[in-house]
Amino acid sequence: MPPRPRTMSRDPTPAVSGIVERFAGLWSALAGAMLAWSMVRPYLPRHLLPDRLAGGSLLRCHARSLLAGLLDPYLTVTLAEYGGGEGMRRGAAYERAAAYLGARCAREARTLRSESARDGGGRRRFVLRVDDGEEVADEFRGAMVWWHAVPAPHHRHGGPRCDAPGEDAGRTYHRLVFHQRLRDLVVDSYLPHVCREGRAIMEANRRRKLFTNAGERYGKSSWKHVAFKHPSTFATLAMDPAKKREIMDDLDAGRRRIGKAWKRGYLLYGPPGTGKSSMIAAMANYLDYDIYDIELTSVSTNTELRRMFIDTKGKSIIVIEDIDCSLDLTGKRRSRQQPLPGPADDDADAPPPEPTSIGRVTLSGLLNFSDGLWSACGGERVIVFTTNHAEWLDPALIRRGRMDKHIEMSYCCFESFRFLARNYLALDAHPLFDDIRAQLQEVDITPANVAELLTPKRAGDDEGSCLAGLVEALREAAAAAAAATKNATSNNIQEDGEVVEDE
Ligand SMILES: Nc1ncnc2c1ncn2[C@@H]1O[C@H](COP(=O)(O)OP(=O)(O)OP(=O)(O)O)[C@@H](O)[C@H]1O
Ligand SMILES: [Mg+2]
Repeated sequence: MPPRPRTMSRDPTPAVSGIVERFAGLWSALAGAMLAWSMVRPYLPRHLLPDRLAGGSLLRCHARSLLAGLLDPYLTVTLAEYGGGEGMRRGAAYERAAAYLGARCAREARTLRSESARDGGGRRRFVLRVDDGEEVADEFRGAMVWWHAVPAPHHRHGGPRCDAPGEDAGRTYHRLVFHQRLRDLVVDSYLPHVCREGRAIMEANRRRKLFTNAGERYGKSSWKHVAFKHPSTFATLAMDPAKKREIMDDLDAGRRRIGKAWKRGYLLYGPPGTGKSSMIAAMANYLDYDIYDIELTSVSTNTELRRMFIDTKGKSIIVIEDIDCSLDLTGKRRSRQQPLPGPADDDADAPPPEPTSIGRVTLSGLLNFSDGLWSACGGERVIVFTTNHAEWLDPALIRRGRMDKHIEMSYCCFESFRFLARNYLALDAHPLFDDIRAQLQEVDITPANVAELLTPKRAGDDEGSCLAGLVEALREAAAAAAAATKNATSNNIQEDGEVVEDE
């Protein structure tokens, strides 16, 4: 490794004396020129001098930078952890440089910090970062540059000086030092290279996150997050294979638009337990995206909703579950705690329940959220609304273009059952399959129920007992449905025995 540049050590004594000797002649010439200039300048007519030169500032400025260049030919670029117009977010350039340095220069650093991350296969591993205060050298196209991790200033009580006045309080920096003759190389090629490589490393080490705005808030960010670990994938999702393929192709089409902002909107609708949330998780796992799960009842204003959106990062799925529970067409909202009618008392023809609490996120706020901002924020995003009652939603909210795809998640058909039997019991055929096929044509049962029944629960449970349990449940459901129909019919018979037509 070549000797470290003098600016890194900030100990200029030997360097200065060498440079002073070497450039003594130049200095005296410069001093002579300045003296001559100061003598001549008062006698020159002012109007002949450009404004700045007349005041001497340009010359002084040049002289100063020439002297500085002679004394210290090294330039410094500072990448701050926070700031740089990114508000409370960690600076992207800082993060990328940190990732790059960790991967490329960590072997040279004497103190490293380890951070836990997961690789593409979900296995935990450690990522090394250059620790605060460390200096490392890097070589790029034969040129040497030096990185210095500058820790946050600490005040005397030990912790970061967050409360200290001034710009630098509580911040850490990466400082890049290089010779001034490398300026073009560093600015035009090296820094973009660091950004590119750092970004790729971050992608590879990324742990996906599930963000939510519900509950208590810490700090200024609208979002809290936990690691996102959901087992659902397209390979575990039981649904019409053609429909599944179509969704995957649609996601692929967006993903192929590398570097361009794109968004897709999906409306997932269907009864509870048909796999809407599982579909969202499968999408996130397929695309390798984060999820932002918006609890709309916790958002007080359209402005807050907008700010939350701006706070999201690219490569993410923004989800509003049960959108019919969160917002009514006039902008009044109902708490999620107040449940919708369950499947048993579910009546598709019934009007949507009256909202009981009035919030300030309006339909138009949501419409702006779902389309107006996409173009401005760039990135790659998918927005998903789920509902048990698509018919209750305002057509404006779900029109094509806003919600590009409307996907119905439906009750379990025989194909879906076979898929689940293969996944849960490793079965492709069984004598009970014919019976189950016949029953599924008569009875509505959700994939969630079927999955539950096909899961062995007690020691001694096997494929046969699980399938028998399913047959039994289907029979009971058929009997319950028949009884409900009979009840409904008898309710429509008036006391005098007349049958009242349904409207
Ligand atoms: N189509 C499906 N394929 C595979 N498993 C499913 C499917 N649908 C439901 N399940 C199983 O049922 C569980 C519940 O499903 P999920 O939460 O996705 O339903 P949902 O449609 O979101 O229901 P809700 O409307 O109540 O939110 C899942 O964890 C999964 O195990
Ligand atoms: Mg759900």
